[in-house]
Amino acid sequence: MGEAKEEVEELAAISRALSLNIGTLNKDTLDSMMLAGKSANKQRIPVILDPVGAGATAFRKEAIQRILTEIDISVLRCNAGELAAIGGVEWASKGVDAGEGNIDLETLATRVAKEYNLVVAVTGETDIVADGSRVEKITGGDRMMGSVTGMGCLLSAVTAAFTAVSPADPTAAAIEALKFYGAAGEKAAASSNGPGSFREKFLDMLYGRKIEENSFGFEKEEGVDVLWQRSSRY
Ligand SMILES: Nc1ncnc2c1ncn2[C@@H]1O[C@H](COP(=O)(O)OP(=O)(O)O)[C@@H](O)[C@H]1O
Ligand SMILES: Cc1ncsc1CCOP(=O)(O)O
Repeated sequence: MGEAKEEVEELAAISRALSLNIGTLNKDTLDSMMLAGKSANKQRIPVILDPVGAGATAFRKEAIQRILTEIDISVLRCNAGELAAIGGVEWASKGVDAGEGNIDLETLATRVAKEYNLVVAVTGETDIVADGSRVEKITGGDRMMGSVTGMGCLLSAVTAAFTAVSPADPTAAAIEALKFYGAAGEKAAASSNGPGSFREKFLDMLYGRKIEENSFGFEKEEGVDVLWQRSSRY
């Protein structure tokens, strides 16, 4: 939520996870992200990176390289086009959209995970989580999720909340976040008529949905409201 360089270090220090998102990148916000990321690393708070439009411009490519090199990232949450840009492979993508290409995403995700020592959560019709030694595929969700701008950014924030309550196991956190998010998308799509009503129903679903999987240390009755309470220190 913060981008002023005067406060981001403090904000990061009172949080339990930091989500860096380069959607509206400029030189000042990049400097602020570097400060926030380093503060989070110092406090051992997990950092989630959403490299929005990573391959779209030289500025974004350089920014992502700088962030990945200087900040310890726990989870890189991206789409296929962004992963291809980070991995330096050919991909036909324009702006923030995933685009199209012909690469083995599991192999690429594993390579990027190893190279930067982080968990890759690459999303699309099928999501892939790779941490360098293990790869998990997550299906589900609904194609409507690809029709609403900001769904990836919101997912990165939700992934940060899951990682906040499981900082020692970001792989499990990313997997559970994706399952949770996809299930919410399916439910919302079942009762919506298009992207407009889907968006509204999806937010309600995120708020009210119970976390059904119990592999993550939650009680069955706990919902996302509890997750948020646990993920904010104050
Ligand atoms: N065709 C699809 N079918 C099912 N789920 C999808 C589809 N497209 C995107 N999603 C879901 O939407 C969410 C956002 O992913 P994505 O659209 O890849 O992000 P981004 O906005 O960064 O491109 C993820 O949970 C993903 O699983
Ligand atoms: C329009 C916009 N503003 C900030 S990021 C962004 C686009 C990326 O959003 P997403 O990839 O989540 O659809």
